[in-house]
Amino acid sequence: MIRIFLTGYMGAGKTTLGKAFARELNIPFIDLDWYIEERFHKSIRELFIERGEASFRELERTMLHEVAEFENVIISTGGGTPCFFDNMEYMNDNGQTVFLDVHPDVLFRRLRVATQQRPILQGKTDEELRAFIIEALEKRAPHYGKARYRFDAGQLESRRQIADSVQQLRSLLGI
Ligand SMILES: Nc1ncnc2c1ncn2[C@@H]1O[C@H](COP(=O)(O)OP(=O)(O)O)[C@@H](O)[C@H]1O
Ligand SMILES: O=C(O)C1=C[C@@H](OP(=O)(O)O)[C@@H](O)[C@H](O)C1
Ligand SMILES: [Mg+2]
Repeated sequence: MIRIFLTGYMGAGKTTLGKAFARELNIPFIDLDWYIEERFHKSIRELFIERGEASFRELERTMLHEVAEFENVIISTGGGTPCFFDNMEYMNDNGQTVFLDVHPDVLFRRLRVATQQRPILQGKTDEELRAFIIEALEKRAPHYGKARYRFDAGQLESRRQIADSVQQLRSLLGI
């Protein structure tokens, strides 16, 4: 039975790689953010605004437990998922966990064009965004570091690169 949790910072490629990986293995793909959005009929941004982050994290934890019941599935988590409660231990106990490790410069390049959808990044200047990413990665590193596997997802900028990364991920996990 395959149950893989992809973790890593915003822009690391959890959604992109998760989707392509699931297609390659011909098994369902679940993006935890999308799952939450469908379940609550609201965007992550709206949920953050309406409930505040603390309440969003409670909800995210409950939804993580719900999706972890599925079998033969690739699950992309949100960037913050591993960093709250015992979520990382929970994922390690219930599946294989991969940390998508990407250099802060690459994350900055990817995220500066996508701050609108990500409530935590909204309204930041380039310099603020760069500093924010570096600081957040330092804080989150101990959590991401608990994943069983580490994968360099720095090259996802073309379909070719995504396809190559899928093959590398496959051999890393031995599937
Ligand atoms: N269809 C695509 N073609 C090329 N590059 C893409 C495509 N989709 C995503 N990417 C790249 O992958 C990056 C990671 O995005 P995403 O998968 O949403 O990360 P995460 O889910 O970890 O926040 C994007 O910012 C972009 O650089
Ligand atoms: O890093 C974070 O705290 C968050 C990452 C987002 O997911 P992505 O990493 O898929 O963008 C989303 O869950 C929410 O905006 C919070
Ligand atoms: Mg995502």
